[in-house]
Amino acid sequence: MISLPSKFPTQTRCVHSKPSLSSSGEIHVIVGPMFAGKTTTLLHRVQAEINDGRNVAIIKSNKDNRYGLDSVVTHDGVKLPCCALPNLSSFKQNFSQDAYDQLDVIGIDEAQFFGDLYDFCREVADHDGKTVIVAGLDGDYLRRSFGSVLDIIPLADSVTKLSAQCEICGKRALFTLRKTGETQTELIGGTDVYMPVCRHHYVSGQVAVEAARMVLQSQKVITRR
Ligand SMILES: Nc1ncnc2c1ncn2[C@@H]1O[C@H](COP(=O)(O)OP(=O)(O)O)[C@@H](O)[C@H]1O
Ligand SMILES: Cc1cn([C@H]2C[C@H](O)[C@@H](COP(=O)(O)O)O2)c(=O)[nH]c1=O
Repeated sequence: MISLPSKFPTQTRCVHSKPSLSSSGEIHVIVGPMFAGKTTTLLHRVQAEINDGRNVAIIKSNKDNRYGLDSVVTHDGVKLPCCALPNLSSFKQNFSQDAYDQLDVIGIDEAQFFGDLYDFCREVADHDGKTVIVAGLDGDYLRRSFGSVLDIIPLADSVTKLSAQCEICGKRALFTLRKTGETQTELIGGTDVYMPVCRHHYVSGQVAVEAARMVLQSQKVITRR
């Protein structure tokens, strides 16, 4: 059994040989709106790696504390242990060189919250020979590129774009509608704040949310007078 720090839950089923510079890494990217099954897909792929006897660590951003910090949890409640980090550059520091060398696969969830995603993925795949499986939002609630997720596509072996079901009409949903008037890019939440929508209902939903926001804002101005 490999001895890894308990702080970092890893699936250590067997000992692997030390990767050499010639061992080639891989990067697989899973994107889509909220509720599309990104975390579910990440956990399936990670579980398959574990079943193949590979040594896996899962990372998520410590910004997303919806289900606690010690597990990656899907919207259906399926979970696997993980480590929650403020940034990816702090990942290696928690391993001895030997323990790090034994790692085969690194799963990253909520990748949109990691500013150093590009450098980390390049380093661990190109130089350290690891397989990296990355899941995250490609777009924010305004459908703008979110964090560095799209930046790693040129580095990737595969890119999977998932869709959810539009909560209004049931069609394919590619976008995430924020139901509240808050305008900051990063806003942690689930069904209380967000819903997956198709193109048509994204456009009509945005108009409705924006109109509601304007009304609320004008009421605030009136009460302040
Ligand atoms: N509008 C919704 N509200 C709550 N759960 C949903 C909704 N739409 C889908 N789900 C559930 O969420 C699951 C996907 O969860 P998850 O893998 O965590 O998605 P993601 O990581 O893409 O947000 C689906 O299999 C479905 O059962
Ligand atoms: C669209 C959007 C989402 N977020 C946050 C909301 C959640 O905490 C995560 C996404 O989680 P999931 O696993 O993909 O369901 O991101 C945000 O901060 N800003 C946004 O615009």
